[in-house]
Amino acid sequence: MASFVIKIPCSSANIGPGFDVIGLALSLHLDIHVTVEAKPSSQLPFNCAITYEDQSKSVEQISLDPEVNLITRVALYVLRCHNQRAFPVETKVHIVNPIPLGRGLGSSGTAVVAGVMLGNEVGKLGLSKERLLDYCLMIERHPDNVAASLFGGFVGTYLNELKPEDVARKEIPLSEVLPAPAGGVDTGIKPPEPPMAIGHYRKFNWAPEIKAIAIIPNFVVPTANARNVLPETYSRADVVFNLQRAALLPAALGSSPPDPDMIFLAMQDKVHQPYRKTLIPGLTEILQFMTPATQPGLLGICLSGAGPTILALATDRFTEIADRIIAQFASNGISCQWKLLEPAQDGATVTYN
Ligand SMILES: Nc1ncnc2c1ncn2[C@@H]1O[C@H](COP(=O)(O)OP(=O)(O)OP(=O)(O)O)[C@@H](O)[C@H]1O
Ligand SMILES: N[C@@H](CCO)C(=O)O
Repeated sequence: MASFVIKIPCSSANIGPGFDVIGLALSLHLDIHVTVEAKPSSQLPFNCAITYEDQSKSVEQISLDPEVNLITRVALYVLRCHNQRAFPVETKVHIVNPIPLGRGLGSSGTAVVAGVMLGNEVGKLGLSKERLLDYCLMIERHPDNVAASLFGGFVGTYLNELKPEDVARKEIPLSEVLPAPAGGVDTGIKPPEPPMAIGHYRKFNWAPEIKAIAIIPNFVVPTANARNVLPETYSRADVVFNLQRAALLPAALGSSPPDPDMIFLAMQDKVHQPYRKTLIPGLTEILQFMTPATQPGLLGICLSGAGPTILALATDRFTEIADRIIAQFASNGISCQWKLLEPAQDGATVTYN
């Protein structure tokens, strides 16, 4: 019997101006406990039994059907690209999830990374993390969350300019990469494999004094909705505004001791936050009144990923900072939980028992 644990950190994407580019892995981990029993046969659908422990206080019910559950569905995609139609007989997957769903802490990216790691491990495929990133990008098509969760730390990411035939492969609809459940029946169709080296990343330094406060409102903003409110085109002035700040951000957050004024400036954004304010009551006020001048200890503040979580970077006075932001949400009738987190430098790991 093989038994191992896959551990994947959640992530905060964008960090202000780095829309779809910059990601930060954080110290809140999804754990997948896997056992493979090497039985002669199995009655389980796709040879897999899932159990799920919700530590995230989310209301959404996570499916325990291996063909529907995002983690096992992604694992089946990776396995089928390698001519393995199902899990090895007999695979038990116990998911322990403390990451709130649909709140801007990269829960879906973390689940996708868990799926590719799971497929790679049970299928004994020996794929590198660089190749696993290609598989992730066939499913979640912006690299900031998945690269941070896979590789860990504070990362800048980019997508390759692909050859025309590879562009066509990458733009295959998600429904062909992860076909709709066939009711436990194996359709036998081999899914499209990702082009090679679609996405890349580079790790930046992170000043050890800087901690991340995540203020997590008790409502969901699905990423798809938060992307739908963004414009198709931007003014030159807004693009230049973001480029100027994104160019400063890695140096600002990597320098010790941290310079609050530089960090606050480097975390300003005109590409996604102004449009997402419509989905997040109180965001405008929070981004306006929380500054290093009005709040000692604060370095910078932004929407975490697509929201609604607020990410406040700070060196101290964590409770005070969280309380002020929670009070603003409360004035809009929204309750919150908050967590003090740190960068998770290791990324996704597998440990055999
Ligand atoms: N552990 C998990 N197991 C199965 N499905 C999951 C898991 N985590 C997330 N999901 C799926 O991902 C969806 C949330 O994805 P979504 O992209 O909307 O938000 P997010 O990833 O939490 O936030 P963001 O992308 O802004 O950081 C959930 O509604 C659920 O369907
Ligand atoms: N960069 C992505 C992250 C959310 O998944 C966005 O802001 O839409």
